[in-house]
Amino acid sequence: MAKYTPMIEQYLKIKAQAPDAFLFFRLGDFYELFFEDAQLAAEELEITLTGRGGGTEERIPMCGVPYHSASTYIERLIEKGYKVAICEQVEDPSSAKGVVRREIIRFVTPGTVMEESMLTDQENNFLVTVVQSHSLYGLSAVDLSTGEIHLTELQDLSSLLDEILSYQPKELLVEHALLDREDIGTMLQKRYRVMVTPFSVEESQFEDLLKKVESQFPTFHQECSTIGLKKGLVTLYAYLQNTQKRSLGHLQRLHRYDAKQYMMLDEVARRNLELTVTMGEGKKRGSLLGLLDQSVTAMGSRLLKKWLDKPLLRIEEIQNRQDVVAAYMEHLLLLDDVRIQLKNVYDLERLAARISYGSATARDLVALHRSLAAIPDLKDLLRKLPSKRIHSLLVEVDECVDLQIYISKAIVAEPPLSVKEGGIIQTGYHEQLDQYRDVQKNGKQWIATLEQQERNRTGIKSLKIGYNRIFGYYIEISRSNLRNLPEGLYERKQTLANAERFITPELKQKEQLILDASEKSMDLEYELFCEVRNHLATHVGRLQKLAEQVAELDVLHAFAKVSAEGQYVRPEVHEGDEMVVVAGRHPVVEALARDDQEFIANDVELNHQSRQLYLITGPNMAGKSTYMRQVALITILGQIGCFVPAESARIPLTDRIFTRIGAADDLVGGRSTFMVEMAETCQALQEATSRSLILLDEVGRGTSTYDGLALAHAIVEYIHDHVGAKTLFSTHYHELTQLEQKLECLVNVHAKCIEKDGKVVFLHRIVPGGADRSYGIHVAELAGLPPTVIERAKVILERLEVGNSESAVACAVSDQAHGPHISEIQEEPMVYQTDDPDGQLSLFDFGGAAKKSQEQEVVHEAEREVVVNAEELPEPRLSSGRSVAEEEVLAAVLQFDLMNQTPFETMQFVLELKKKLLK
Ligand SMILES: Nc1ncnc2c1ncn2[C@@H]1O[C@H](COP(=O)(O)OP(=O)(O)OP(=O)(O)O)[C@@H](O)[C@H]1O
Repeated sequence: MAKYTPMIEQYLKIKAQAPDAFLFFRLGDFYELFFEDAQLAAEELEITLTGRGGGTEERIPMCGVPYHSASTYIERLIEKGYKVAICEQVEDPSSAKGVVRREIIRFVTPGTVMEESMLTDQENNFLVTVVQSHSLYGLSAVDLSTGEIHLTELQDLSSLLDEILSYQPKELLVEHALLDREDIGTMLQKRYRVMVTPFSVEESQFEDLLKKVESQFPTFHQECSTIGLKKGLVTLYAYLQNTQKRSLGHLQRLHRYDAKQYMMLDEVARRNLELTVTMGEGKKRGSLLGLLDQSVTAMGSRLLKKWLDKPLLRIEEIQNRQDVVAAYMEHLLLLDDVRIQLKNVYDLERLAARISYGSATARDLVALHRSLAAIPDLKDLLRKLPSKRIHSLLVEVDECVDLQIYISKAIVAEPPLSVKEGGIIQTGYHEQLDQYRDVQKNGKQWIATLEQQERNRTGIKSLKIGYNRIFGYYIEISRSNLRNLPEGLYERKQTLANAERFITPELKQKEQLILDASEKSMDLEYELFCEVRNHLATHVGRLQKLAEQVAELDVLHAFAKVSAEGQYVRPEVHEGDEMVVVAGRHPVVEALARDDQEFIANDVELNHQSRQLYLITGPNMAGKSTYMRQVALITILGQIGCFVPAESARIPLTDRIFTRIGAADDLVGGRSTFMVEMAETCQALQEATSRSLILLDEVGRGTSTYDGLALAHAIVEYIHDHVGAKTLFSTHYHELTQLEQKLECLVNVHAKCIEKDGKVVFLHRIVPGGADRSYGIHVAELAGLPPTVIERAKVILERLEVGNSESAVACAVSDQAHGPHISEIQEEPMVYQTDDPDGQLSLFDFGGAAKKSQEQEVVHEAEREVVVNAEELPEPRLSSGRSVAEEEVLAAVLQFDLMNQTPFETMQFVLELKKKLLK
C-alpha cells in the first residue's frame, strides 16, 4: 500500500464520500483536484494539469482553480452533466494541530443547483425521484430553487415515463431495485439524456427519516396518505440532506395530485403539438408557450408552463380563470398599468428560497423589499377591475408590509455585492455597529487633524499621512524636506527613493483603534445581516404564498393580453360531448404569419351522434396538419382557462389528446419510423376514451401502399366502432373516402385547392367531401424537383388515371429511354373493394410480386431489401394463373375477419402474407 502524506490521506478519505463527483478540495486560496479528478477536470475545463509529491515516488496529478472564481468552473462541469463536491477547511488553520480539518459542505448536482447563474429564470429546475411501492410507482419532483414539491403515484411504466418527462428533470433519482428491474434510468439516460442518480434509503434509516419529514412539512399527513408517496418523499428528502448538508426550511409546500385530475398529454403529444418547444429546433419561439408567455415575472412564466403541461378537467376552475381573463380584457388600459406594476416584482419565489437556504445577498433583500413595496399599488389597480374572482383573490393577498419595513430599517438602499465587507446595515439599526463606525470616522478625522498639526509643527507643507496594508498609517516626508525635520522627532520606518516614512507611538495607537473598529464592524455587519436573513427565513411560507398569487395574476394577465391582441373569444367549455368551433385558427401559425399572409379560419363540428371522425383528404401543403393541430390547441387553450382563436367555440372537456403526426424515428430505442408510427397509433387505440381527441396524420404512409391502406382502413374502422373518441384522420388514400357510406359517424372533409394556369393554388379551406385528386406532382414541382422527373411523372399519372394500369406499368418498364432509373420491378395497382358486404378486405391482387427477372432481383420487404436467388423463382402457375403461394394468400385474406382484429394483428397478418409471397 502506498504511503501518502497526511493531507493526501485526508483527501482520499473525503474523496471516498464522493466517488461520482469532482472533489473541489480547498487549499488556501485554491480548490485543488487530484488523481483522476484532476486529469478529467483539466481536460473538461481546459486548465493546466500539474503534479505534486504526495509521499510516494510518483507525482500525483493535480490541477486547481482560484477560490474566488470557482463558481464559473463548477457551472461548466454541471452543464456538462457532472457533479461537484465542495470540500472546505472547517477550522482555523492558525489554531489547527496537524492537517487542517476539512469536510464536504455541499454537493452541487444538476438537480440541486441554487446559484442564479446556473438557473434559467423562466424555467423550473426539477429533480425527480422515482420509487416503487407494491404495484405503484411513487414520483416526487422538487425544485430546490423555488421550494416546491409535487407528488403523485402512477400505475404503469408508460404513464410514469410521461410524467417524469413532463417535468423535464435535470436529474433523476431512481431507487436501485427499480433501476435494475425496469431499466427506467438507463432508458431515460439514453433516450432523453437525463442525469440518473441511483439512490435508495436504507430500511434501517427509514423511520428516523420519516419523523424528520413529518416535522418538516406542515401538510405531510394530508398530502402523503400512501406508502408510495411517503417513500418517494423520504427518499427525496434523504438525498437532499446528504447533498445539501443544511436546513431546507423553504421546502414546505407539498402538492399532491392525481395525474387523472388533469388532461393527459404524453410526451408525443407535447412534442407534436409544439406546446413548449418547436419540433425542429427545440426553441420556445414558435411554440404555444412562446406565444402565450407574455408574463412579466419569472414566476409567471414558470407557472404558465406548468398550466400548459396540465390542462384542467374541472369546469369550475376553468371558469374561474376565464372570469379573471374576461375582467382584464374589459379594461385594457388597466391591463397595461398592471403590466408596469408587475415589472417591479422580482422573482419572489427564488428570492424566498435563497433567503431560507442562506445564500441570499444584501442585494437580494433589497430586491425583495422593492417587490413587496410594489404589491399595495398592484392591489389598488386590481381592485378597480369589476371581478368578484379578482376581489376574492385580493382579499387573500398578504402584502407582507412588516417584512418590507423590517428590511428597509436594516439594509441600506444600495448595498455592495459582497456580504462580508461591510456597507450593508443601515445607520441606527445597531448601537454597537454605530459606535464602531464612529470610531472609524472619528479616527480618520483625527488623522486629518494630526496631519495639519505636524505640518505646522515642522513647517513642511508637503508632509502627509498615508496608509498601506503592510505598515499601516505613516508620516511621509519627501527627501528634499528631510533636512528641515528635527532629529528624533519621529521613528523611521521605511525608506523610498524620494521620501522617508515615519511613525509615532500616538499614531500607531490610533491606527490600532481604527483597524480594530473596522474589522469588528465588518464582522458585526455580517452577523447582523445573517440575523436579518434568518428572521426573514422564518416568514418564507408567507413569501411563497404571495409569489404563487402574483404568478397566477401574472399568467392570467398574459392570457388576457394574448387574447386581446389575437381577438380570441371566451369558449364555452362544457361536460357534454359536442365540439363546435366556428372560424377557428391556429394560434401560432396565425401569429407568426407574415403581414401579407392571411390565415384562413376553419370550422369544426364533432359529436358522438353523427360526426365523430373526420377523414381529411387533400394535397400536401394544403393545410391538413395545421387544421388538425389547431383543433387540439384550441381544446388545450380552452382547458387552461385562456380564450381561443375563433369566432365562437363550444369545447367538450377532453381527458387526453393523442397525436400521430409527422415522421419520427427512434434510433436510440432501436425503432424505425414505421414502428414508432404504429406504436403511437396503438397507444391511441388502446388508451383513448370517448372523451379523448385523436389526431392521426397520414397513418400508414410509412410502409408499402398495400399495407398502409389496409392499416389505415382498419384503424379508422376500429376507432369508429370501438373507441368512440373524436378523431381527425388525414390521409392520402382517397379510397378511404368510400368509408363514409359505411361508417355512420365518419365525415369526409378535404383541404380545398384549385388549379390555375396549370399551377395548384392552396386555399387552406376545409370543406365537406373527399378530395378528388392529390396534386402531389404539383407540390413536387413547387419543391423544385427537376422538370424531367415532373414531366415523366405526369405521363405515368395520366396513364394510371385512364385506368389502364397495365399500360402504365408497361410504359414505365418498357420506356427505358425516359427512365433508366425506374426499377424493373413494378407492382401492379391493387384491386381494392371497400363495399364488401362482409366488411372484410376482399381481394388483394399480388400479381406484381411474382414478376421476377431471370437473374437476380431486389424485392422490397417493408423497409428491408432482400436479395432473392433466381433458382428459387419463379414458382409454377396453377390453373387459376396464380402460384401456390398466391392461392394460399388469397384464401387467408378471404378468411381474415377484419372486424375482430386489432390493428396490430392486422399489421402482423399483412406482414405474414408478404413473407409467404416472398418465400
Ligand atoms: N388555414 C391556413 N391559412 C393560411 N395558411 C395555412 C393554413 N393552413 C396551413 N397553412 C400554411 O400551409 C402550410 C402547409 O400546411 P400543412 O403542413 O398543414 O399542410 P398539410 O396538408 O398537412 O401538408 P402535408 O400533407 O405535406 O403534411 C403551413 O406551413 C402554413 O404556412
